[in-house]
Amino acid sequence: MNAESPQRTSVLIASLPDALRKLHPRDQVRNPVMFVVWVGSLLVTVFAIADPDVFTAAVAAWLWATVLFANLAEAVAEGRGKAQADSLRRTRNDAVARRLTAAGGEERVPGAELRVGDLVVVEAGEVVPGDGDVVEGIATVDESAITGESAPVVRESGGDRSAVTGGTTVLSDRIVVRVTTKPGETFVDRMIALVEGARRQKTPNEVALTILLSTLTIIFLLAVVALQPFAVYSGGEQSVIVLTALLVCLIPTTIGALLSAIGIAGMDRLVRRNVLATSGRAVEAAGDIDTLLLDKTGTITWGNRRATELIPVDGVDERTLAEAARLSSLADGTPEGRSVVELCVERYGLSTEATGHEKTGEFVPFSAQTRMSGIDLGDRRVRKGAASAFGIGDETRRIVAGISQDGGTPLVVAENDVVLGVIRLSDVVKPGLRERFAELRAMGIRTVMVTGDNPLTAKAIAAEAGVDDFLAEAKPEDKIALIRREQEGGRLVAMTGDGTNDAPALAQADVGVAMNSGTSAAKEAGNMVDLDSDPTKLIEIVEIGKQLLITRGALTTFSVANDLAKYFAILPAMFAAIHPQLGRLNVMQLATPQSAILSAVVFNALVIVVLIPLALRGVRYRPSGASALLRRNLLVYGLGGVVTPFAGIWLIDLLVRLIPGIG
Ligand SMILES: Nc1ncnc2c1ncn2[C@@H]1O[C@H](COP(=O)(O)OP(=O)(O)OP(=O)(O)O)[C@@H](O)[C@H]1O
Ligand SMILES: [K+]
Ligand SMILES: [Mg+2]
Repeated sequence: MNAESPQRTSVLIASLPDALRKLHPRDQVRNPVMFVVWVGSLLVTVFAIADPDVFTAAVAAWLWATVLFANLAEAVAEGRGKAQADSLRRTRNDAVARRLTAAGGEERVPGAELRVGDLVVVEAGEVVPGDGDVVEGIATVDESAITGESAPVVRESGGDRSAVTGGTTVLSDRIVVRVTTKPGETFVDRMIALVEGARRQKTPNEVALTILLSTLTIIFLLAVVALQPFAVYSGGEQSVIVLTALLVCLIPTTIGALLSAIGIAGMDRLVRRNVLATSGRAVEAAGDIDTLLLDKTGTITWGNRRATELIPVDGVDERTLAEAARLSSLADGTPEGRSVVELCVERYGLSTEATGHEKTGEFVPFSAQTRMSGIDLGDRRVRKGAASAFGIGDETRRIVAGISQDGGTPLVVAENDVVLGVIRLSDVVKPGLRERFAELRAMGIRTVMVTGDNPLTAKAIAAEAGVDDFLAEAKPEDKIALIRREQEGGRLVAMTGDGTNDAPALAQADVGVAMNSGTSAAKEAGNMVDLDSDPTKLIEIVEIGKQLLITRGALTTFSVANDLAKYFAILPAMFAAIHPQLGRLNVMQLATPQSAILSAVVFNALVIVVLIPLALRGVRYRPSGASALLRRNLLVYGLGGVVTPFAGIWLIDLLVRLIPGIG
């Protein structure tokens, strides 16, 4: 998804038609500051037509340019997403789906006719016709159309790697997928709407800033209106054109023009890093995160926990243990369950399928609450599960502790409450996490791993991954409770996870990042999806959030400082003719009141264009203390905002004074 940004000027020109379209009052009223400029432009244009002169025409033209430049900023920001949207549209396929019928047959229907709950078959070489969860089978899938990542990924039923996305291609095997979204509301559809900015709503921060800017605008409007009686009294009545121009120069047009572009560009930066955010509010919250909770299996580890060893206890025969382990897993569709059966088949030559009377058994599915699974077969109750779910003796306890300390997950196998042995489930911690978590720590973010696994395993994995803290044996409600506790302490919490059991916590967190490899439930619950399923992506998300907040703050500071400076730059020039003693304040020696006014209007418009690249790129963010950052920005953007108008208006005046009828 990493489209190189093309040449700057060509992008500006390409966005012109959109910028012109946005001159419509319907678009303008959404931005109060720019709407005032729009009304002012109209007003001055009427004067320019009724009583034409060079000055009025020039002011009218540059006021329109101001509005147009603001539109251009937004259009350029939106334009960057358009190319991505187009390439995504190409992945949206009109593939024919192979839908399973109630009668057990198969029918071919257009992908657009699929309904939520439909079961579809997808085989090697075929395109997944819609979003859903794998309910049967395991397959490798090429998701490059969505993620840009060419390495195939595994998608399988029963676990936390079950979600498939419409438009991706199955490379091997056969899966049955239960459709989870309506056509038109799929992941790709939402992505397209997102990158095009179509669904963008103002965030609470943006609304607050807009209110502040509108208030400033009203204050300046009153100030300019109040100027007239004073001017009349001193014998220098000002024209409507001059007052309008003055007003536009004083109100915060710079930030007003760039505000929406800054927000769109922030979203765009996330998309470029393969993160899809469904709410701008979450992006902002990411900039202030204090605590990051991470799920263990599938987030910190790869998530393909596999049975690698069977360890019998109390003199139980290894084969007896294998038979019980297999039996308890025959109907267990989780990846863990299937891997147990596979181990028993490979190492002990047992059979994969249930045979004979085994088929009459009653399956006990795994749940995060009971932490066990198994089968009831006649008077045999065969179970496997977390050690805490069984009464275990010393030998078992020792084995369980040994596996846990290695970072493995022990599953105790028991028949009619007699423990037969332990299964070792092994999983691998994703590489490079330690350094990345250290980076988060440097940013002041505490990382906490939450897992359903036992405390010893949790401790081992937490140490290996380098998280600050961990919570073990956590049920879904414990995860939520932990988040609530943090939030009640006034902290902003981010959560990354992949499982259905993570969904409630992902919804509760201020920033919920679901792994793309996870379940549909997790992806629906969170407000971001990481297409790369990388738990440390949060670092980049936080940086982008911070950068968004800092950019907005910096440009607001610059804009307001700029406006105040303009006040002192123009007023002396305006009144110099009437009050010669004010002429001494006209330090810049602007040619005439008219050239001063026009130069200020031109400067005011050009500043917007000059700052478009900064608004889109964002102010550089380096991890450092908040107060140091604030000081630096006040210095650069506050002081810069005060100084530049003097220099800029002076320079422009040198040119403007050459225009006959103005200088
Ligand atoms: N198929 C299964 N059959 C029996 N027990 C299982 C099965 N899968 C997991 N367990 C046990 O239940 C515990 C809790 O599982 P759960 O899925 O809630 O959490 P988890 O996946 O270990 O942790 P995380 O929340 O980090 O993904 C596991 O640690 C394991 O001991
Ligand atoms: K202004
Ligand atoms: Mg999990």
